[in-house]
Amino acid sequence: MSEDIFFQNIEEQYTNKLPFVVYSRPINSVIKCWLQVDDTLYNTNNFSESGFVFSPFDLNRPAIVLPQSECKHHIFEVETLQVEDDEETRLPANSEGKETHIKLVEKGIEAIKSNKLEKVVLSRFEERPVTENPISIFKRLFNTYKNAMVYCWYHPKAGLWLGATPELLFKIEGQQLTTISLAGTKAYNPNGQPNWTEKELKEQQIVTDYLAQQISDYTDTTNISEVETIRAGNLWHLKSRLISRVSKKTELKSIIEALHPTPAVCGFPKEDSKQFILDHENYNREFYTGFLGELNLQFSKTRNPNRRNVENNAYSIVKKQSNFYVNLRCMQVKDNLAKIYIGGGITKGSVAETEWEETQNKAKTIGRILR
Ligand SMILES: C=C(O[C@@H]1C=C(C(=O)O)C=C[C@H]1O)C(=O)O
Repeated sequence: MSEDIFFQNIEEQYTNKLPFVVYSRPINSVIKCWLQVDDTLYNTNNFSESGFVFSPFDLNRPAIVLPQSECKHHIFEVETLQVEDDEETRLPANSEGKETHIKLVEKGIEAIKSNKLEKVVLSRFEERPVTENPISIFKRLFNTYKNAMVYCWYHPKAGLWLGATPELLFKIEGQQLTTISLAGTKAYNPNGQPNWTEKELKEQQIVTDYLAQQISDYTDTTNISEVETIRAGNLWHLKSRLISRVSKKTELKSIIEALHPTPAVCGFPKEDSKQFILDHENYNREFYTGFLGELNLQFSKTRNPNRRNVENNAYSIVKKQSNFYVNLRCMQVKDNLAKIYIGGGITKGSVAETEWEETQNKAKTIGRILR
């Protein structure tokens, strides 16, 4: 399928107010789209369907699925998409909401100092005008962020979201579970690696330990990689990878509930930090810091070709796979306004002013591709 036809199909879908998602997973040049045939809103409670899931931060609210059986699917491979790309609009740093955010962060630090919490992730949103078609924004996101899951998701009954997230919530292929601990943020500097301080290393370690503990009921021993520095757009983060095998009887929903929301987007302990967010942030995160991705898709795996028993090699085993990304570096577009969502982890050593600056840096990830 040609690039023009691929995107024409999506544009028509959008004009006809029908649900769709177009996305590309990190480090590959494959773009997939799912076009739902009607505008039914399908919710999922137990995550047992096959489809593409879009889940809010608060799992007490319904997650939405574009069911595989109700969608047309197209795939397309390309390095760089054609999109008009005149001068980058460098919007001046926006100080609106600074006072409110600083007060919120100070409240968080206070709660941590009085031992109510160990870490809490606090966020806000910024609004920017958009005049452009969302498909063009998606194209620019794809061209700009190769290390991210970039997507544009639309449902006429739930809204339009776009993002470029660096963070895998988890993926599960057959029984193999992979999850990632990502935390710590510094502004990217082309002249060298960042100097991480105790604060950031500790923050990331909290996330790693917590994830390992959360999955321990469902898995055998977990293999944890060394901490590495990764780049996500104009930022550095600390990352490690956790790999394990889940027991056969484990349901996907149990893994979701064990891992979502992670301390990287909510805090620690989970229930207390989540309550702090719901009580104090003063706005609804909706799908920001929720998760999205392929749900229970079947794939076939050929048996090891080095095996002696050649007859058995004729088999290929059909397994299910899911891969979910945390909805970060994202925005919601409504009535020519983009709502950009940004947050950061607060711990005992946090400084409110620095946390404010961190959210400003994060806003640039999405902000710089808007025209
Ligand atoms: C909450 C966000 O990011 C999360 C918080 C981070 C931090 O506190 O340093 C880093 C990566 C993300 O896990 C966001 O980008 O909005």
